[in-house]
Amino acid sequence: MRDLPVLEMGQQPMIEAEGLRIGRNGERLLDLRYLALDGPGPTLIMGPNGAGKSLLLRCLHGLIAPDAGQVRQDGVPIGAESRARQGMVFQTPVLLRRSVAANLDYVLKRHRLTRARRRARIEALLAEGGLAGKGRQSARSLSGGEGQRLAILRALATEPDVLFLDEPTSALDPAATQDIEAMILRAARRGTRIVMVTHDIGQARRLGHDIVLMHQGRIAEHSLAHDFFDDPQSQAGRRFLAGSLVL
Ligand SMILES: Nc1ncnc2c1ncn2[C@@H]1O[C@H](COP(=O)(O)OP(=O)(O)OP(=O)(O)O)[C@@H](O)[C@H]1O
Repeated sequence: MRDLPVLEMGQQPMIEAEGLRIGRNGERLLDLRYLALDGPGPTLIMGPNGAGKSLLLRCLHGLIAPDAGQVRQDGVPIGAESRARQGMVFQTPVLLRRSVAANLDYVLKRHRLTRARRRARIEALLAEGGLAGKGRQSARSLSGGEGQRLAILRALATEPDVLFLDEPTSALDPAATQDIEAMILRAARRGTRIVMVTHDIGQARRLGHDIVLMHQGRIAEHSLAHDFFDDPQSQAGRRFLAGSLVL
């Protein structure tokens, strides 16, 4: 059986989307029967421009309300509570006009950590992201790679259950990309479920446990990464890997 996930009877997928539909002016932008994200991840979402990858990610995180359908986390429809247990990182880091440390402190304060715990956590996070010694620097003065590392640290600061990333390395060079990929894998090993959009097939091979291939607002294929890359089951998958899939 190649379709994912393979669940035991009664087992609850961590994230489940059912019947998601979004349309604009008669055009179908997203039309998804069912998607269950479970297992170790990371899940990599791929597909041509305009396939609906970002829309799907935003729906899963609850940033966009679909016209129809539902997203559940641990069996419960998503809302403010589940969103607090999720993080999201965009292609361009959205940083506050404050110091690097203050960007992290902002989220930790919202989670009501004491001052001493916040300070210790910030130091640990800065070390984790290779930003030790840069806490007092203005976040806006960071390089693109450093800024994205800070955005990821901020999303991970409260150890979310799930981290959504929308093309987090598409504006970065190979060295900066490598640093970000290492951070993502470390977060995955610590137990954060990673769901990430990428256009980079090499990156999907390096990071992906499973691949969701989107085409024209639909899921064309959801397979284990090694199955997808070795022997895609869908025509869209074969055309995507051959570089000939367009919207
Ligand atoms: N707010 C919106 N209003 C109307 N149409 C939208 C909106 N957001 C996205 N779309 C349309 O939905 C479709 C899917 O967009 P989406 O950004 O999800 O694609 P994508 O697969 O992430 O593409 P890319 O790889 O280019 O980022 C596109 O045709 C886009 O123009």
